[in-house]
Amino acid sequence: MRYLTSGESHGPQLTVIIEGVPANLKIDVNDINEEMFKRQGGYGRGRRMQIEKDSVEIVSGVRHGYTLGSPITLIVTNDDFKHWRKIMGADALTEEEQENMKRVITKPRPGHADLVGGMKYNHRDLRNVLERSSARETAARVAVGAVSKILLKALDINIFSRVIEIGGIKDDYEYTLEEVKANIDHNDVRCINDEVAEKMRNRIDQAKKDGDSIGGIVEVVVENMPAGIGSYVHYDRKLDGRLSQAVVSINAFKGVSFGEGFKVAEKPGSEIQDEIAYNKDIGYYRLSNHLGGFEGGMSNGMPIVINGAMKPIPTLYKPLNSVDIESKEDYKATIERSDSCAVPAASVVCEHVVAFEIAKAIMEEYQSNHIDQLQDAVKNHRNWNLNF
Ligand SMILES: Cc1cc2nc3c(=O)[nH]c(=O)nc-3n(C[C@H](O)[C@H](O)[C@H](O)COP(=O)(O)O)c2cc1C
Ligand SMILES: C=C(O[C@@H]1CC(C(=O)O)=C[C@@H](OP(=O)(O)O)[C@H]1O)C(=O)O
Repeated sequence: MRYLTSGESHGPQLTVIIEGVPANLKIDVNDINEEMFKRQGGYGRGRRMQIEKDSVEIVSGVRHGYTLGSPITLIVTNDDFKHWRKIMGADALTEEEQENMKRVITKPRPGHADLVGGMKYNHRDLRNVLERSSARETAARVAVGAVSKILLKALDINIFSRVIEIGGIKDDYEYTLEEVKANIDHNDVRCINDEVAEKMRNRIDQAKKDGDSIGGIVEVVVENMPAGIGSYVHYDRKLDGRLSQAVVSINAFKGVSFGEGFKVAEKPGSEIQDEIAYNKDIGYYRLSNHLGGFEGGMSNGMPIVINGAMKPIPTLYKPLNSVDIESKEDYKATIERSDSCAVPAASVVCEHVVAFEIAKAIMEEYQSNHIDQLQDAVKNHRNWNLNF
């Protein structure tokens, strides 16, 4: 499977083409839109998200609700475009009118792509960078992930996500997977503990009041993954490595870890390696899951547990020092309309980029043209693992 997205943040639409989804998979656009809606929301988002009504239109690859095996094209309309038509140069204007309408940006925001992107592509109007570096693109990635999740669900593989830290407020209770699943999407910060969620909301309010922004940590879990997806034989077939790339490719994500993460560096091996056991009904399993479901770049059959760390949002209402690229003088960075915290939304993005990577790895392992063939292949592999 592969995909490409296109679209500017304030352009008419985002477009994504997904290739490699097997034929005859039932796709309900409402299932995709439910995921889109989760990403759009979340406490701490700015005014843009009140304007958009993120929903997907399927324009190819699906007929009467079933995939054809041909490329699937999805479109997400930007409702805000109607306010940006002139700024985006979509209307026929004289050159002078055009120049006045551009809302040129020359004061780059520290932490955003503005300055380096301008230098790289020779854009003296940094809006030309912002339009594509914006996390608006993550709406298209969630649409891809939503299709991937439908595929994985047909194989009994479930993926879910939650927020475990915002601006230093941590939900560090140890929950069972069942507790996590029962409380997922529990509230508008996507933290399953209501008391901690309230503290997170207060922390976000404080940051907003201070003209500041905050980051946090999200967790994604993949349940019921067959053992042996990915491979130890080459660096680029190691699935934990591929998932790491995918997670850090999300805007503002600066770190990724599996299972206990960086704690593995402090603890002795006896507390970190997950001991092996066998039961004839479920096959091999581990007595713990410190390593988060990976050994040798392969899934080991335990739940895959991934954490992603998001930095604070770069645009500050109390802007930081910057330099105007025209005058080269010191100025405060440009203030753009912005979120103050997007960690809840980012947890949904993280879940969906993981869903795509998992689906891609599954399709590589069990190359199949249609869903029945794929379901048989996965079933056979699970049986093989059971009897090994
Ligand atoms: C869901 C989501 C929403 C975001 N919203 C904003 C925002 O409103 N303002 C902003 O400056 N950055 C926002 N960001 C972060 C920037 O897009 C990101 O920091 C920027 O593209 C630079 O990339 P880097 O942080 O990965 O280096 C958001 C990120 C995500 C994942
Ligand atoms: C549009 C989205 O997020 C945007 C991500 C973003 C950024 O700089 O990354 C800046 C803001 O955009 P705007 O300047 O239009 O207010 C966010 O709203 C979205 O998530 O759909």
